[in-house]
Amino acid sequence: MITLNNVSKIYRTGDIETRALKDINLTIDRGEFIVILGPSGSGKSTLLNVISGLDSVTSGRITFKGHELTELSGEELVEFRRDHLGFIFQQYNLLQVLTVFENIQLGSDLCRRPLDIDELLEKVGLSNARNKYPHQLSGGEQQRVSVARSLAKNPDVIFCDEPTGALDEKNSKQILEILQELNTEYQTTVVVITHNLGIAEMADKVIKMNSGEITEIITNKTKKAARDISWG
Ligand SMILES: Nc1ncnc2c1ncn2[C@@H]1O[C@H](COP(=O)(O)OP(=O)(O)OP(=O)(O)O)[C@@H](O)[C@H]1O
Repeated sequence: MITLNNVSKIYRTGDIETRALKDINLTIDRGEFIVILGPSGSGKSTLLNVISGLDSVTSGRITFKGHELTELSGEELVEFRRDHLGFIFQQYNLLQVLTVFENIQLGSDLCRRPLDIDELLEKVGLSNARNKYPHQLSGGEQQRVSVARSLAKNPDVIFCDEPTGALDEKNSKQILEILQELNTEYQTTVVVITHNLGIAEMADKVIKMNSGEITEIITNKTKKAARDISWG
């Protein structure tokens, strides 16, 4: 579904050049649960940004369902992201003046095939918090709202950058369980960036990065349920 051919990304700041991605080749299939591991600065976020069209490549090609992303205009990329991709970050990025329901609704606005918001609220266990505001929720609950918001548009791929970075084990596993369910139920492709080795036990494929390169791709023979992964 997503293919990267010889993708490189160089950042230039003044005289300094940083080769954030070096000649990356990678295929991500529909319905895969992918975990990207690597030390700080190894290029994980850059990889996510170029795959999702948030940032341009310096050289190489990226195709999504046969369409060449690297040829799209800025406007086409915005449309592409809106129609196909969901994002979850460590920060919940909720709008404080909107209720839980309204925050999730924001995710489905303008999209072609939105999911039912009350159904999503039930899925993330927040039906009772429908009319609350973000400041009335715990961190874990806020992250579940942001997961529901990114799912509302029924994306083909959901990109998660340290989605549980700010949460304790119990809340993290709740979030991971939702992602896992979504992956099996709807065949949504899930790509998770993390420092947490335990999360790799849930993956179909683990991609290890170092210094802008993919150093290893491991295919897990068996996957663990979110609640059974090791932690800490
Ligand atoms: N906008 C930018 N301008 C210049 N250099 C950048 C920019 N974004 C990232 N870099 C550099 O590219 C390299 C890869 O960064 P990246 O954020 O992709 O790493 P990462 O693996 O996601 O790190 P972390 O785990 O700390 O988030 C780093 O050396 C970083 O300093």
